[in-house]
Amino acid sequence: MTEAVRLTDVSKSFGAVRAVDGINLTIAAGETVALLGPNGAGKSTTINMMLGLTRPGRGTVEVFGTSPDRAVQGGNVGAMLQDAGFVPNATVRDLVELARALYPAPLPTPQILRTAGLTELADRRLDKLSGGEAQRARFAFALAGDPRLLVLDEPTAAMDVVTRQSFWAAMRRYSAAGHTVLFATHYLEEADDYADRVVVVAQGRIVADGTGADIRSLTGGRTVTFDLAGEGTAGLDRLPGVRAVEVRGDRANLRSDDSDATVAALVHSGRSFRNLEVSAAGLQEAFLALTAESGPAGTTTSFAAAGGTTTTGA
Ligand SMILES: Nc1ncnc2c1ncn2[C@@H]1O[C@H](COP(=O)(O)OP(=O)(O)OP(=O)(O)O)[C@@H](O)[C@H]1O
Repeated sequence: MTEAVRLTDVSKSFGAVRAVDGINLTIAAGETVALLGPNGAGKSTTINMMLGLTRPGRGTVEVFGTSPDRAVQGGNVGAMLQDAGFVPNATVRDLVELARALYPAPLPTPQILRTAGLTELADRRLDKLSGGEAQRARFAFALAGDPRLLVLDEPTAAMDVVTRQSFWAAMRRYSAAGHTVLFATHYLEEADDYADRVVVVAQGRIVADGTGADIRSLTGGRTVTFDLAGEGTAGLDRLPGVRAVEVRGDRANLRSDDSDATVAALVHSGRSFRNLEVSAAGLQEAFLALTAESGPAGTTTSFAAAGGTTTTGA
């Protein structure tokens, strides 16, 4: 197995803030991995260390078996960072040509434009692009050198739903060619839909590592929701199977390990309720549960089927 990235016991602090706290992570060549976590989890800091933009305070970072600086200089890594600026007055094609000139073995311009979904926009000035189109132009810049590893830090921030879909279609075209892609996101659905593997980060640590389905299964259950119909919430947390109760307005939301037993007991309780629904717990619920209950230092949930190996240090 060729390794694209290996982080060994990596930590990074900014003053008193421990941005990254003992991360071990291996990404195999060809994987598409999502780094999923809330604001301030340490995703950008981790990415910046992989790109050689930030040095780890402790531990080692290797990219294709060498230092991040060497991997980047060798044209093996392309990056799309948050809020990268543009040259004024240049067109999309100018940007692509500029990027190609930086790399030893760039892709042909038409292929870059096609992969990023920019063929029709090649002669458009960069300052006339919509937010989503501008992100695709940044993507084109990142992939111009045909990097073996593409790193995308929250690539779809500020994109609407349609733009997001066309962006991910472009990313898929790139990863389908056997490239390694690592992207950071807050969007749980994106991680689930577009990554082979989801690495959940909270407070600088990896708290889970697996497929989107693995992460969802961690909640072990379903969500039972219903209108309280004017009744209180007393006793709901004692219904069989219930692990958590949340109330929004008049609607109760029960997270249950055994929704059949929960619903049967609810019916038998004699209390009023309306509009009962039972649904599979989504990644959103799994994510909240994982980050809220990230447990003692060093606890990581990992799955046998996950591509790499992951543990967190103490
Ligand atoms: N250069 C810096 N100086 C001081 N603190 C920093 C610096 N960079 C990051 N931090 C802090 O480190 C922590 C992790 O930040 P980081 O940007 O890595 O998180 P993130 O998961 O990428 O968040 P977001 O999703 O908001 O981009 C935060 O508490 C942040 O404030």
